[in-house]
Amino acid sequence: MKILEASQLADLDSYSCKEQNISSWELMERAAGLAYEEIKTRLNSATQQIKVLAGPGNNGGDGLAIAYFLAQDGWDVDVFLVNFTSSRSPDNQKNLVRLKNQAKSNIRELTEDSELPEFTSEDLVIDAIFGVGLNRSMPEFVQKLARKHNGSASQCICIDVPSGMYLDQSPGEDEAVFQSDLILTFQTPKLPFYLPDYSGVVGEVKIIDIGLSQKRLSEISSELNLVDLSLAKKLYRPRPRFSHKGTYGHAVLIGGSELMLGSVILSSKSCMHSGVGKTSVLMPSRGHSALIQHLPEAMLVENASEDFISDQDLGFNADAIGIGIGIGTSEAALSALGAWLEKADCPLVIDADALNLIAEHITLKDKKRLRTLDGQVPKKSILTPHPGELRRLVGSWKDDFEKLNLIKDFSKQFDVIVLAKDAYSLCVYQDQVFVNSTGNSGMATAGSGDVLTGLLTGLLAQGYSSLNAAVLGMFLHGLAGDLAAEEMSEESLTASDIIRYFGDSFSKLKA
Ligand SMILES: NC(=O)C1=CN([C@@H]2O[C@H](COP(=O)(O)OP(=O)(O)OC[C@H]3O[C@@H](n4cnc5c(N)ncnc54)[C@H](O)[C@@H]3O)[C@@H](O)[C@H]2O)[C@@H](O)CC1
Ligand SMILES: [K+]
Repeated sequence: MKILEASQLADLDSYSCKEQNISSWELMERAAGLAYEEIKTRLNSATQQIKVLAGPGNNGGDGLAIAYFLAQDGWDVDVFLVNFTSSRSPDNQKNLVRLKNQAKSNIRELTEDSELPEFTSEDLVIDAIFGVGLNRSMPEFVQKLARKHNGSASQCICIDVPSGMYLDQSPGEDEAVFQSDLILTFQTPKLPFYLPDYSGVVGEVKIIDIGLSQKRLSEISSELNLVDLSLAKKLYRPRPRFSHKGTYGHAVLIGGSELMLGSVILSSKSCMHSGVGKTSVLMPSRGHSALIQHLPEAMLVENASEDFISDQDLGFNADAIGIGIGIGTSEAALSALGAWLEKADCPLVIDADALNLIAEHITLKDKKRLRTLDGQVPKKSILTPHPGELRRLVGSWKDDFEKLNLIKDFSKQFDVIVLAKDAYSLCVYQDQVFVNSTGNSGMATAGSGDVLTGLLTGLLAQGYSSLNAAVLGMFLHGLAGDLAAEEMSEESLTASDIIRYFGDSFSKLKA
């Protein structure tokens, strides 16, 4: 699903009106009507107090229409006109006149001199002050209103976006944003919903299809996408009936060190469950018997060292290699990693300590092998850093938007795919950004990343392009975690459980 910027949304909006031969007011009426239908299902008792906060723009216009529908259906509505300017958008004005003529709700004006309303636990607040048009700090009294609301126990439904949210920047340290219980957003998801900087204000998100032009939507180029089931289905490649294990590639997992052997076993197991033809494992030899016990389907590559990975020749051509899980940061691991980066002639999935070693040696001019990623890591490899590893790789950022730019620059500089793991993971290749919609906090558990690495390596070996493997793998991994959590709760979820739900995840792609 495309994620659009404010200017693209405005374009889509006006194109749709022309295409459907409707006025902007009629579109607003449709959007507000659909939002009202959703709000109605959430109203819990006749005693609920509804407070609509309406700005003077089109977001406020939505709010005034919703207030009208509520009052029409007999709900008790207080409307607060948040008048930080004396002008009003024409559609807002039209809805205000209709609301006044209806004479069923209490309408009050709020300006910077007004006393601000109280909010109680009985209140349902409908926030329609600013939508996607916010382009500078909200006026001080509106921020005070937001802080007062956020400090109360009232419920809040935000229309389109929480007022105070920017589509293209994080809020300043002192800037207030309305905290939402529910966001009813129109037509397309908005990027900040998925970024940690806004995590404190984003509640449940419901995307309302308001019937904007699909033709125009498909024409608008967007480098930002939310990865949902329909996008994942497009990436998925069904297996041909006439095929054999050679059809699905040979994956190799390279990982483990003296005290970290379980991680590579987990990763190999995940790889084996990804649909791959064969999985070979290069790991410290002290772990060999454990691997065969846990995963008899895997094949072992001889390894000279008991405790560390080596650069032992495979004796066959690998279709994809996953490297880094549990290797530690010893000299032995560093030297083996350097050798693998140099000799691998297939794309790699690079994770965990391999990322730390790379980050450390990007700048160390005296080390020859890992001096720079450029020309060392095979192009189109997938790097899967968690936030700490990411910081070591790309440097510090002041907010999520700067982080995204740093990742894009890094991806362009080294021609690699960066899968930045987070609550909503971001998969970035050059200027293309894929935001994951699956996953839950139960997956913040040891081994979850190892499972992802195994899955990505398996998909790569099957011939998915690096970007498609990364995007599809990210989605499937989160989906498996969601399905597992549904059955067993987020709390008790372990990384092994995620693998057990791969089957159900793949089935969703085929449904
Ligand atoms: N895009 C769509 O498809 C639709 C959009 N609609 C609504 O229209 C909204 C966008 O409306 P608008 O473009 O009128 O924008 P807003 O209603 O978000 O803001 C109103 C205006 O305030 C001004 N402004 C921005 N920041 C300010 C600040 N800090 N202090 C003072 N003034 C400031 C801007 O000129 C802005 O246009 C959407 O969020 C949505 O709620 C819906 O009515 C119908 C369909
Ligand atoms: K709003």
